[in-house]
Amino acid sequence: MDSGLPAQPRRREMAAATSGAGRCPLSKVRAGRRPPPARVRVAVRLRPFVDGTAGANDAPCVQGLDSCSLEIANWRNHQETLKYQFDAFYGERSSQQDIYAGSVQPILRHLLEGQNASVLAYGPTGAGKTHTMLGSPEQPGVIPRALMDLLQLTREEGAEGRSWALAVSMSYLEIYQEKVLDLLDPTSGDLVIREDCRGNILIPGLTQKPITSFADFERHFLPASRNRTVGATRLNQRSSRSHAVLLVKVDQRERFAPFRQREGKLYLIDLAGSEDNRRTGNKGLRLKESGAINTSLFVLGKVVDALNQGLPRVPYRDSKLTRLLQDSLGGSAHSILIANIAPERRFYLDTVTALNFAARSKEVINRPFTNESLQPHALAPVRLSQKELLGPSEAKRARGPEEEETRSPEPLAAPVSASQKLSPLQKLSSMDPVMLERLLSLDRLLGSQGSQGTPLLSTPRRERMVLMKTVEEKDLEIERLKVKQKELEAKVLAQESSGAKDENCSPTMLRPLAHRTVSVAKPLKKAVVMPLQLLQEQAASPRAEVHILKKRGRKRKLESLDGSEPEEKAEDCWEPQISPELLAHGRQKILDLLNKGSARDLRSLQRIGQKKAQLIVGWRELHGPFSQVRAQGGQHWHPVGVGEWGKSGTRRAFLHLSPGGGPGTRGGHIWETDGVIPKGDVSASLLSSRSPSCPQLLNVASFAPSCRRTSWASPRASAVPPDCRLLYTLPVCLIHM
Ligand SMILES: Nc1ncnc2c1ncn2[C@@H]1O[C@H](COP(=O)(O)OP(=O)(O)OP(=O)(O)O)[C@@H](O)[C@H]1O
Repeated sequence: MDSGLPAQPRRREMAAATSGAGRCPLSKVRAGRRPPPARVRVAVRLRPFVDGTAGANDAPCVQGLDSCSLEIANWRNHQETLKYQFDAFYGERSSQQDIYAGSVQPILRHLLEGQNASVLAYGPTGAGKTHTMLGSPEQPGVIPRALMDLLQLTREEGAEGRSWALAVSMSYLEIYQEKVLDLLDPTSGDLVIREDCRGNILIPGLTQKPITSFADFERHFLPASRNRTVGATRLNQRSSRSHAVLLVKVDQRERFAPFRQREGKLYLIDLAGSEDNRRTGNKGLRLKESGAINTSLFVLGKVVDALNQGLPRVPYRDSKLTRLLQDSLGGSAHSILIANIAPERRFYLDTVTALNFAARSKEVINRPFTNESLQPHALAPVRLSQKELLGPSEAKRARGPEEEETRSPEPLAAPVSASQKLSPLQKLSSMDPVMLERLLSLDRLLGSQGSQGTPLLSTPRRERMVLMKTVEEKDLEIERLKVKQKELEAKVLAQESSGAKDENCSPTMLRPLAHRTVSVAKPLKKAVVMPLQLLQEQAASPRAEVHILKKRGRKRKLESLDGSEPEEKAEDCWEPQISPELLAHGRQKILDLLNKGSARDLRSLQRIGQKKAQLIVGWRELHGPFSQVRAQGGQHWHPVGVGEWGKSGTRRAFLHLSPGGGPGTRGGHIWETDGVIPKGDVSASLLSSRSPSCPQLLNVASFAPSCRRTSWASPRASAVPPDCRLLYTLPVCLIHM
């Protein structure tokens, strides 16, 4: 690892490299609608054999197939290879420029749209992460190239006469042993990570240095890099012992009304490498560092899994690294993960692990949005510049906000007497700032959606007058209504307090009002819930009862399958109160559909997609018609899958049960047969315990005692043995009512 940046004379060479043919049209920044969700993009870079590494004469254990895919030997079966496909694959001969231009440069333009972007280098120790991110003076990496381009871009976009003024600043930190340390100010100690109300991750107290040129950047970055913790291990002489995060902020301020501001953040992250301490030979401090690194990378894996599985809780807070990356993974950033791998056979297991992580990461979806607001002082100039609003000269609008600030507020801030009749435009200028901000936001929204309509605040004066008159009229009407409502309420209260029961006291007017007041004040105690099928059914039968859910109590008993004492759970629960006839009728209709409907018809049922519909049809052909549909809900246990795992001689059958939900529900129990079963006998072994009354449903109670139970609170895919094979899903358990 070389922590140095390209020396000054090299800069020109690099600038030439970065502005080469592969360069994206970064200067074309389009402000537009809210961008669509963006998948985390994943590139894999294979480093060449490096001098002095053992096994440099071996054949590599990984090889590229094309520009997006690669294969690696399968350690379980030497006749086979494992193939992976990514957004890009960079082989041993690829240059720093290839990686930068192919994967990093394209996302930089989002910064000028007020969006966030992040680049993460991931991989085992010694695989080339620091080389990719930082590089060497001869081969500058992603960081110097991105900074050079970004600074150039902001200079162009923020030039005099353009509508936005741009400023770039940088912060640099490391996460070392779960401590967030400011590399620009090593004395600052452990910093806290916080989240603002918009979900942005912030580190209060982190040094932020403005940079206007690459020389500026080097001036701050080079000494800070020397503060980063590195150490020698058996696998890397200069191994990063911390995760290093360079944060580059691009602030944009609009020079003209409505004086918007945008902030785009770029995270350039060189993660510490995962380490197998049997091979690194780490001891003492190195071992402790390694523990912290591996733990945070493990949490990173959990975060990616949780995002992929759509779990309600993503464990971002389980490590500082993931907390900081909350923006980048499943958050608001355009992200690119560069997984670095090594060709040597001794890295084989690390390489497979890194490739698997990379493959999982490419499923993560981010939701970038434009981080835009009004400049804090923007309301003042708009409020004050009555002349600008009233006067014919639109040219005055071209003045920058700084200029506006320096103008004397005296004539504009003059108090307006209450009796003075305000014109609509005067009203606009003296309007409540909150209201004005809403108008401006609306204006922006219309503009950003490419609305054909006339924007509110950049309309000609005459139209603005009409608009403001309408607003004024509406305001007056609202005021009138408020006064009327208050009068009526006062009358009702007066009547109640006097206890008057005089029939002559205009009861026709007061009673309904009193009734309405009570119903609004008290919260509703009933929720009307109609399952899809029943809803359709109700429409067909006008005499049907209303189906409601009634609160049953604070405690309920959970059904227990293993015969143990039912446990009580203190929580609100709701009891369905549905007409039995209608329920039976609904079930019969579903049953008919199950037995006679085509796969397409079946898809009209709740939670049945194409795959499940085909499963039901297949099941029907194999086992005959369904005889019963059971209601599902509450805390009943439902079979989700039947399968087998283990190799010949140790093969066991299992049944996966889930509480309340159907397939797709995670959690629940795996029931595994005690005895070893011969290959292929899983169906017989499990289905022999089918309920006689309902052959399509497993009789769990009779099956369970012969099984061993394992359960977990929140199982992950990896909790299931790797050679486990899910044979099929029980379709009946999919029916929800
Ligand atoms: N693409 C490459 N071309 C030439 N040399 C490389 C390449 N990638 C890495 N190297 C060299 O391999 C060695 C290890 O690389 P580097 O320090 O970047 O690994 P790392 O993944 O950052 O390791 P750690 O996680 O331990 O910090 C360095 O000497 C580096 O110069």
